[in-house]
Amino acid sequence: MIESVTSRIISNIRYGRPRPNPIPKVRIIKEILRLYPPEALLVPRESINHCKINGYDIRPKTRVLVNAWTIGRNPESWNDPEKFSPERFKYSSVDYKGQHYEYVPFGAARRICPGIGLGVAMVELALANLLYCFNWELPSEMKEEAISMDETAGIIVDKKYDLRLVPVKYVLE
Ligand code: HEM
Repeated sequence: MIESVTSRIISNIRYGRPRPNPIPKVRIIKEILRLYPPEALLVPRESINHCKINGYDIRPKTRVLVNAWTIGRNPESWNDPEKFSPERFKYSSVDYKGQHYEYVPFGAARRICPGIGLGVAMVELALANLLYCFNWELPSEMKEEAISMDETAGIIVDKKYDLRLVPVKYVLE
């Protein structure tokens, strides 16, 4: 108890208050990972004991695949799940560290991704540089509606069609 009060005070001194959670760029990355988790099917598991889930009998030694893609779009957990809306994380404590089973882009439990910190930092760095250094435009013949968000099917998910954009160097006047 004392420890948690102390750490709250320290974090208030560090970051000021009130502070929405988390900062906007992280919300965008969280929302991308909710809708498009690169590893759509987590590392396969094998059940040890017999159990029943949603009326289905899962016998011992059954290979279980957890679908992170579907979990992130479950309407029972998410309002308007197909909508890209980073704001949904503004006042929500749901994060990807494996404690919230409605959101598992890095998995959960013993096999959770050990590279979360590095992975998020790399995405943030790449995205920040792309947005800081360039304005991005569509090729002249292309309409916005033509951008396809279709994905390939499989354990690792990729864009089905490449995103073609024209970088225009951004120069501060
Ligand atoms: C945005 C980037 C990344 C995403 C979305 C991601 C996602 C995942 C997921 C979903 C799993 C399976 C977890 C489970 O089944 O519970 C996993 C496992 C793993 N990831 Fe990542 N990962 C990322 C970056 C990284 C990086 C940068 C590293 C290493 C530097 C890394 C190393 C690993 C390893 C070693 C495992 C296997 C863990 C095990 O099976 O015990 N990942 N990752």
